[in-house]
Amino acid sequence: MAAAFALEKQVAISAVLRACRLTSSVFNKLVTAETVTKNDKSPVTVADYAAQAVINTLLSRAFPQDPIVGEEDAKVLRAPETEEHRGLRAHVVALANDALSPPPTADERAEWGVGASRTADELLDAIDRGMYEGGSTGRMWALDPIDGTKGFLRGGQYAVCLALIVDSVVELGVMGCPNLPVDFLKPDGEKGCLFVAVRGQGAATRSLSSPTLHALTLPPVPASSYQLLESLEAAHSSHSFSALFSQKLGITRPPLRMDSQAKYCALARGEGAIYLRMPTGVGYREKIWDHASGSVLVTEAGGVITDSRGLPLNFGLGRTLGENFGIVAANKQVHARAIEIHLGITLQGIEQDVIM
Ligand SMILES: Nc1ncnc2c1ncn2[C@@H]1O[C@H](COP(=O)(O)O)[C@@H](OP(=O)(O)O)[C@H]1O
Ligand SMILES: [Mg+2]
Ligand SMILES: [Mg+2]
Ligand SMILES: [Mg+2]
Repeated sequence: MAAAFALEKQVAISAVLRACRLTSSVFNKLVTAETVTKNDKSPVTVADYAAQAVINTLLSRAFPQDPIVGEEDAKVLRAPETEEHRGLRAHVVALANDALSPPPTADERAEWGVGASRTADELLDAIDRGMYEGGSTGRMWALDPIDGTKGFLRGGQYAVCLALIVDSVVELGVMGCPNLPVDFLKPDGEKGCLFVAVRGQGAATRSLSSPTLHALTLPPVPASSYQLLESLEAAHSSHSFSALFSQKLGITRPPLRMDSQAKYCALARGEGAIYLRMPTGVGYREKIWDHASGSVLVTEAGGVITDSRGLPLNFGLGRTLGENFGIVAANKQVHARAIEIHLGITLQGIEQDVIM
């Protein structure tokens, strides 16, 4: 009997690999007109839109009943073209078709919509399949076509992130990190990694260039090598809180800052030992697509992930993690200590002062 979610895993890997090829091909050619600033002032590029179109095309073909919670929507692409973004829609369509049209590999099937081009309308509709509001019951996919768009724009880390959530539980996570070194001890060596985790079946990784997945288990990290993994963007995670937290945990090494869920991937490989993400102000709600695939990867690699108060992340409350406050991911021992430290800082009443 096939393992649970075997087909979902196969489709998700295919979709993420095709999207990774697309994003890598775009990077060197990106021009200003191809980056849009969203209402919340965050950037989105032709590559984010095209990657969402590709992945949603495969998901909609392979699993037509499944709703998708995707970060992007096609509103800007449907609006009349402005001088500022001339050619945006056409470029998204061309990129998506470049990624979809190569014939199916031995691991793919033509029914998933690979090996053929789509019309512009079909691709914009595919992007808008991601507008599902989420919820606590049934199946749904969570997609971040480029997590760490700022990292992508600066040539740093970013990740193509796809997860399957069933009844609020993340069952499958697939992440592609085209700029992550295959061997973290060789930062200038080969880059590009894939990470796959199925709940109850373990975590695995491979380079983007090789077909063989290798099991991944969070290795023990000696306390003297602890390093805090955190966002490069100070607006996304409080660097001052992390500094205080590191001091209380006795960490002397500087934080390892990188964009995107590549932090979860690094953690699962034994880099850092703790990923801490503390809100920088009141009001921001973490998005489910920013943590779904990373959370199952860390858990399946043998780690623990909760919010900063030790509560489980709740993926069943809609497009956001609702009342969850901050994120702490680490191996079991460090995690328990990290929650204690967070509580200590909170009880001293200095949490809000430091977070700002
Ligand atoms: N004020 C804020 N606090 C926390 N996360 C934020 C934020 N504003 C944006 N983000 C999220 O941070 C993600 C990047 O995380 P990181 O800092 O770890 O690279 C962004 O994903 P996208 O790049 O997909 O938009 C975005 O969803
Ligand atoms: Mg974004
Ligand atoms: Mg994101
Ligand atoms: Mg994104």
